[in-house]
Amino acid sequence: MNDQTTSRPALEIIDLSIALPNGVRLLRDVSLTLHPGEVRALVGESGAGKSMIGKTVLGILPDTLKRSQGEIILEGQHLNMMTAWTRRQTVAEVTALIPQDPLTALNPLRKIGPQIVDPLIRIRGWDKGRARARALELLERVHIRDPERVMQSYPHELSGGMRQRILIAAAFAPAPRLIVADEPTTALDVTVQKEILKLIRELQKETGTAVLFVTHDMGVVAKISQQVTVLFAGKVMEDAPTRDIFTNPAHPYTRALIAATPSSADLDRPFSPVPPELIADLHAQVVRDDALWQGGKR
Ligand SMILES: Nc1ncnc2c1ncn2[C@@H]1O[C@H](COP(=O)(O)OP(=O)(O)OP(=O)(O)O)[C@@H](O)[C@H]1O
Repeated sequence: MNDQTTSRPALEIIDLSIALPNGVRLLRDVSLTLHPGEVRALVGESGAGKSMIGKTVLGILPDTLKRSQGEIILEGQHLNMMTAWTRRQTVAEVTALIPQDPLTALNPLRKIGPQIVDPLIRIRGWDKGRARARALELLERVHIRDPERVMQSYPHELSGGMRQRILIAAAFAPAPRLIVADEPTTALDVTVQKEILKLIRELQKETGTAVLFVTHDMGVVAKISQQVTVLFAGKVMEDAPTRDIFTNPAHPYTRALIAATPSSADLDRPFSPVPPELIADLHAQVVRDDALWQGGKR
């Protein structure tokens, strides 16, 4: 029997809607399930709500955006039934983030070492020696040469690719069970992107960590994920295994996204932007959905 179907999900999101104070929804009844050991890609164009889903799970949404409706369940624990303190503890215990921009994610005024070691002491309660040894182990694992020296460096002394490796090491160091990777390769040049993707995939496989992988790139989806949630305007268009998404996409928007992705394997295949008529149709649908949603709330 397949473990993934029998194990408790690492994450369940059920009918999540996030609205602005004026009632406009940014997420629209989003549901998804992520099992241990699985990578689920969240894919869609800019503004589709991919990062917002990750931020909601991590509890780092800005105060202006309240969670209007829905459930977030982390390893069977209902986050919205917890006090703010317990929720923060639970999220810190279970999850980690690999952010998009390694420069802004690292504190420029602090050396690398403490930026990896301190959270291990704080979150895992390890002593300094154990936390330091774990940081060095992970830095070596992400192919950082001379990790002792790098621990003594400041972020600006390192390349973008090195900084992203360091953030991958920092994310995996406390052995989280769920990682949110928010476009972790977007800020990097193409060759570095490939290396970073490979590294995340290797570490994820070795550790069996569940990963929610935010990307706008169908090429990245194909390389990294087993499951895909396709989003448009905060609404799920399609949720399917990655191989089905590419061999037999069910939704016209998924087909359009695939058609809009240049193929490195087939340079002669023409690619075309998502047709404006389709975008207009989908927008009209979400506006209708929102009217019903508002009606239902009253
Ligand atoms: N703090 C905020 N206040 C109001 N609207 C916001 C806020 N943050 C994001 N939004 C809006 O929510 C929607 C979803 O944003 P989100 O950042 O999740 O999109 P995304 O799919 O991750 O896009 P991108 O690939 O550009 O990062 C967008 O329309 C965005 O403008």
